[in-house]
Amino acid sequence: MSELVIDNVWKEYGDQIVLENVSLTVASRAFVALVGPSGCGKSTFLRMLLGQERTTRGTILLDGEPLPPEPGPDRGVVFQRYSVFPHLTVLGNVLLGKELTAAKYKAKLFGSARGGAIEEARQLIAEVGLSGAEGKYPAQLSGGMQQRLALAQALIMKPKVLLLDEPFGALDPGIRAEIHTLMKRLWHETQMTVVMVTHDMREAFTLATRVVAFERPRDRPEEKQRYGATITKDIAIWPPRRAGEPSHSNPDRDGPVALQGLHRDDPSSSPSGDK
Ligand SMILES: Nc1ncnc2c1ncn2[C@@H]1O[C@H](COP(=O)(O)OP(=O)(O)OP(=O)(O)O)[C@@H](O)[C@H]1O
Repeated sequence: MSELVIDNVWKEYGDQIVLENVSLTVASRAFVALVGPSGCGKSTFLRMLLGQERTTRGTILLDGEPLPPEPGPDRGVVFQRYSVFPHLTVLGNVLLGKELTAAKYKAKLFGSARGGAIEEARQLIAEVGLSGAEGKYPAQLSGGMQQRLALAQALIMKPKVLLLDEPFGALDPGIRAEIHTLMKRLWHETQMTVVMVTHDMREAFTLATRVVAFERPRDRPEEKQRYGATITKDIAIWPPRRAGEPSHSNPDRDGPVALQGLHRDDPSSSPSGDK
């Protein structure tokens, strides 16, 4: 399970109220797109889900427990840029999370544990379409390949929640459509809940089960410091999309999604609703 409950969350920086009274329940395995004008606090909200920022007021629960105050393996993240480490190869980037958690002080795995992790990393690299590039460095990859790598890097830790901050915003439209298809397949095949910030409404409606808009209800210059943004729209996509049930008869805009059998943590679990 991976349900998020955000209850009456506020975020202030000094005198500036960025977010006020944000409440949202995100069901396990939902895919929520966050949209809204520039500067309204979408990334700040995502950083609070990640544990990089604290709420000023209110609570965030993951599966009924308060979110750990720091980023952890239960939450993966992909940013528009700089998610991957330039001095590590593709394989090194995907292995890193495993190495850091398994061997905190040396950041290295040995023997069969290393062999197993390498095998898992190679499989994931293949899943995101980067087979053959294991020994390359990020600078030798295109933008689309780097974002595929960033997804693999986040997914190897099997996060409960995947947080995406405009991950495809810098890609050309053709590459973006390809990576949308990949993203949908990964969402269908894993157990994770996804929360994605995007400026692109088409992307939001192509990928998400639900589109949530943040806005400042009052936006006069003299009010900017005193009132924050909050959720003003919450749209469930129709017909409903459900994790694990790609639609073949009515494929989503970027193309049909074929399941390829990525790691399923909990084969016994049945797909849940979207909201
Ligand atoms: N660490 C910080 N200290 C002070 N103010 C901050 C900090 N981080 C963000 N802010 C302010 O919070 C507000 C919201 O910023 P945020 O980046 O979350 O908005 P956004 O909706 O993601 O914008 P964009 O769509 O342009 O990326 C902005 O006014 C920003 O200046």
